[in-house]
Amino acid sequence: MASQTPKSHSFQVFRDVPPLRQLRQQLLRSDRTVGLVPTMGALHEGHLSLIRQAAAENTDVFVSIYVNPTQFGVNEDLESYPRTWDSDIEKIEKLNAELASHGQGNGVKGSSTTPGRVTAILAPTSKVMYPTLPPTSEIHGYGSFVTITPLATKLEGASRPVFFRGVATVCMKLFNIVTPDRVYFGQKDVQQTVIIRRMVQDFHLGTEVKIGTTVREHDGLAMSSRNVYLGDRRRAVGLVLYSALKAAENAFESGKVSRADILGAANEVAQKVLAAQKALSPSERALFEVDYISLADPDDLTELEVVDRTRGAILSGAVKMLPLEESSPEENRGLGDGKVPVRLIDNLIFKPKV
Ligand SMILES: Nc1ncnc2c1ncn2[C@@H]1O[C@H](COP(=O)(O)OP(=O)(O)OP(=O)(O)O)[C@@H](O)[C@H]1O
Ligand SMILES: CC(C)(CO)[C@@H](O)C(=O)[O-]
Ligand code: BAL
Repeated sequence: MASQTPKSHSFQVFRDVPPLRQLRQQLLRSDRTVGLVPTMGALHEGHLSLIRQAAAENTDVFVSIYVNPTQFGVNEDLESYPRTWDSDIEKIEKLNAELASHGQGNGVKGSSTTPGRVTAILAPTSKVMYPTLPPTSEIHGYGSFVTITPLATKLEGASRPVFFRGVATVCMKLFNIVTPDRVYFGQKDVQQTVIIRRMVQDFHLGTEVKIGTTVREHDGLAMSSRNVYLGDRRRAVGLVLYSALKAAENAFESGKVSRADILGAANEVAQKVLAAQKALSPSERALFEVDYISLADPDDLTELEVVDRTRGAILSGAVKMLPLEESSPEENRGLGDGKVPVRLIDNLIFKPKV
């Protein structure tokens, strides 16, 4: 079955591989280009900006929506991960209308209307994605996996040991299924972009990796599907990560290049905000733990003592917003009533200067 959505939709929804491959072959024969945007759904402006970029550079955009079990650790939030199929479909439909109104919409490569639109959503079952052994999150579990070491063990990988094995594996599967001309990933998940680039290079995958800038809320918080768990109090305090990274960026821009100076500026902000929260009562405060703030090489993610301005650096961090200690039902506590810990990640890139 090629499509499970009503005819009125402007794209097809694929649950299985063979019909999608058929479409892909047709597109290849008619000289069209495919940009793939892999997602786990719960779409927000960050995802939509990637789709817009893909539509500007390809005749056809394929969006995958699949909450991939193997990238969640055994005690992580696979079950409660937000799943918002109806509104995801609505957003993509609206975006296609927007692309059409801007004069885009599936032009053929080389014509003046090259920019395209979303023509396919891939929303496979786990049986399709993991056809033989069931997907496992166990470190020593059986299965066919792609591992990219040591990149996958650093930063996010240190706290989430199976995360990048799961990401690389599912992306390899998606790339093999779709054979996209280009793949689109967000800078918000910067380590993921480094790992995907490495995987594409090391496995000679014939696709171009494109990175979209991080889309932020009005105050700078990076958009993320998991932000719905924050609620007002943790949402406000959660800005600490971005503020800390900005302080470090300011230090770099004012001429500092040493790790101590750059990360010192970030840590000072984080400590100040934490001290201010600790001084409040449990019904007023939102506590957090800084997992890491890193200053690393853009290609291999090794920690830097000094930034070489000709190579640049990746400044990244992760903060765990702890569950609210005390709260009232009148307060907006977010999905999960403020009881779910929320991991926030963010980063800023120090671009190489020539
Ligand atoms: N704020 C953002 N700006 C740009 N791209 C983003 C943003 N948030 C997510 N993306 C990108 O969208 C793609 C799909 O991400 P995903 O579906 O996991 O959403 P997410 O918001 O990152 O969710 P999560 O809360 O799990 O981190 C990834 O390439 C990711 O980097
Ligand atoms: C790339 C991805 C869709 C793989 O499941 C996921 O890690 C994500 O959404 O960033
Ligand atoms: N965007 C990253 C997906 C995850 O945290 O599992």
